[in-house]
Amino acid sequence: MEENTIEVQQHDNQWGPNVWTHLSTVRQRSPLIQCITNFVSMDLMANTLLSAGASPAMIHSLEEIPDFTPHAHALCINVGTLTADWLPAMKSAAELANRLAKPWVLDPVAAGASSFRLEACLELVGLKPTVIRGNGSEIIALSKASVGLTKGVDSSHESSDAVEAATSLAQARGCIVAVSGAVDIITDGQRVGGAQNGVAMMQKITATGCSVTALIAAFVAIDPLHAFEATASALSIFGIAGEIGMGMAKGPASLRMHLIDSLYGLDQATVLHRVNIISLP
Ligand SMILES: Nc1ncnc2c1ncn2[C@@H]1O[C@H](COP(=O)(O)OP(=O)(O)O)[C@@H](O)[C@H]1O
Ligand SMILES: Cc1ncsc1CCOP(=O)(O)O
Ligand SMILES: [Mg+2]
Repeated sequence: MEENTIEVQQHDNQWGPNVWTHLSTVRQRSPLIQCITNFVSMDLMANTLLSAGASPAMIHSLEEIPDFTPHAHALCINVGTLTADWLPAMKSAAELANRLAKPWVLDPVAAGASSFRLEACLELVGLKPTVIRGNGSEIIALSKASVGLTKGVDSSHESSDAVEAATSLAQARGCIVAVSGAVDIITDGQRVGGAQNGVAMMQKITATGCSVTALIAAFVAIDPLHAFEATASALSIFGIAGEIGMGMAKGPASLRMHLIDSLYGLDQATVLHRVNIISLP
């Protein structure tokens, strides 16, 4: 994989070409993505990355991090099935990624479900993720450092409820924050974008959130200097794959299959036609 960044256009009407450039660059360079993730998501996450053209590796033992993490182009850390013995590996990988200037992305699954989980997420946030992607409740819980504001791994908030929390979290931590939902919100603390692709049925497949976080890691891997654009692009692409997949699906199980097939088969004309990203006030 070439290590250079890619050229992106900053104007709203250039989102289509931007998104396509990100996807085609992932396909060309096939970045290696180290995923330290929960047991529920491993399969869908790895298949999402493969279908997008990236190379997933679910390698999480503390002993392997010094040898393996330096070879990864980005790291994805997800606390979904967290226990105390996973934390040292997560922290060690995040610290090493920082030392080597590699992007890393945090998925704070169910951040507000328990004090243990919230504390762990806050410790990880302190290790300077490039991007944090969660649902509305997770981002509000993290931003307010408050337990109880979530329905387990599912959100009890709309993404639009979390815009202020996302913006202040991004400002406080100097990272990109993305909130998934009917409209995916992306902010660097100044700019706020909305990716309006996707279908509601995606919430009925477990680990779609985890998988789009890993996809963000792949997109940021090939364009670390434009993490805002890379994050919006990944969310839009995953949403478009969901929209096309939904056209063939009968329910969540077949959507899961068609989403992966659609992601694999996306072409330039379809991406340019379907990308729906806007600037929010
Ligand atoms: N109401 C919706 N309409 C369209 N897409 C949605 C909707 N809800 C969630 N999604 C999409 O589903 C994926 C998972 O998001 P979400 O369910 O919010 O994450 P999580 O599983 O972490 O709670 C994202 O790509 C998001 O854009
Ligand atoms: C159900 C569940 N329980 C612990 S992690 C997990 C998967 C959550 O995946 P997502 O956040 O993508 O819905
Ligand atoms: Mg989630």
